[in-house]
Amino acid sequence: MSEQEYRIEHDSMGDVRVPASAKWRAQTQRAVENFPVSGQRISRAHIAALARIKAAAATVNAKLGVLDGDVAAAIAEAAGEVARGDWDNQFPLDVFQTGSGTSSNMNTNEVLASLASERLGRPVHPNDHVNASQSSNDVFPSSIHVAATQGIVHELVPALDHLAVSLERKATAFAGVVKSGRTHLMDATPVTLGQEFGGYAAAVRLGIERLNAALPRVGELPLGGTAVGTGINTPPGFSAAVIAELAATTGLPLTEARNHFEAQASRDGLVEASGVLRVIAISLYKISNDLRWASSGPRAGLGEIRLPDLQPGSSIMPGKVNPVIPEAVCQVVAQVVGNDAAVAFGGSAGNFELNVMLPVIARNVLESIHILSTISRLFADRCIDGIAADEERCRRYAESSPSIVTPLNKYIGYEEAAKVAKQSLAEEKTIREVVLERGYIQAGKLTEAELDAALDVLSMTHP
Ligand SMILES: O=C(O)C[C@H](O)C(=O)O
Repeated sequence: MSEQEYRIEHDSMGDVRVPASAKWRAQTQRAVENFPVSGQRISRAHIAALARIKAAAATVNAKLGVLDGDVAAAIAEAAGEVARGDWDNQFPLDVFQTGSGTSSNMNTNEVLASLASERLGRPVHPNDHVNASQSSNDVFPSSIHVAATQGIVHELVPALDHLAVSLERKATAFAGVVKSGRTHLMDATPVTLGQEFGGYAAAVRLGIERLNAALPRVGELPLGGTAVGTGINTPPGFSAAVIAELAATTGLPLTEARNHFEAQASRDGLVEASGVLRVIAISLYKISNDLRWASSGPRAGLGEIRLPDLQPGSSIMPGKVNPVIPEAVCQVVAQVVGNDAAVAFGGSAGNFELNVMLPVIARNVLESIHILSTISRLFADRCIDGIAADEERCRRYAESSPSIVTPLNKYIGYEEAAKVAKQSLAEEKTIREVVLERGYIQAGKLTEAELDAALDVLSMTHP
């Protein structure tokens, strides 16, 4: 950096050269130089959550006599701008940094101090003012919980609901489309396509139920515990007041930790949430894979359904169209499962009073929430909504499944029914043809009307 391009900033370790135009100061600059690891910055949602915490802390610090009102107001206003995204370019730090997130906490403190100083026309200190009554150890984990709660409530649950509605519409539309069930990938007794889509919708709704069940613990914040959970350097009542302020300003279901030592040292609520995200991902994988198989073909596959044509599939095979959205869903699932493994590993890094893998936990939980949200909407809008059934083929498969012999067990017994099934396959005849040929009606085992009723594939789906 030339002399015109930098200014000298100072921290407790000495002087640091900082880019002249940067709002950040010495500690952020040290971290920029110490952690050029991945090029991935902490996410927009996470920066916003940090800023909202700083705004709430400033407001409560003023109420409790820790900060002058004008200083607190300047910090809170600056934090509002950061939360809106006006200063994202002032958050240059890599995800892979100090395990407590101290570097990003200080980045937030320094940027807000600079912005608040400019507003006030007098110095605002990053530690003494912006970080007053706080430590990275309560602020940074709280910011992950706030961002995760925000993402679950405002992004993921609505997106999953959107997907469930889309699947439910198809469940209704396909209620009368009878097809062969498959177990072990082999022909089984009939189901309707509507029953299958109803099952998919229910899996997505159960995912929402699981998220809502985990939310109270995701929304439990260690804020106010400061360095080790005791709340050292806070005025009385700070924790409850700052969390109430944050809940009011964000409109999110945030509560004070029931036990500040648990909440300070463990990130179990986030490990739990990540596990739920993995369950949701696995549900989406099952649905996507079923759709890929059911739409396989168009000539040499199952071809029971058609997915909307979105783009040419092949650079070499003209006219080929591929199930690109389900493939994208499956890759999101792979990422979420991988993220969950990283979160679980990170969650195990709680040593005594602090977990020291917080930024990587944040990165993975927040990414999983985001990519599950976006893919759920794309899945609904660009795939599920446009699915059409090949009713004729579905019925043909259902009627040709040897397993439709199953309702005849009660008339001719399992062993005779197995012979019918095997003969029908070996001689490429229908079950009905074989039953007639083997003389069960003449032997008085069942009437022709009973045979017709027993072999009605649609009624087999609603026994
Ligand atoms: O940054 C802080 O507030 C505390 C730090 O994480 C530490 O415990 O050393």
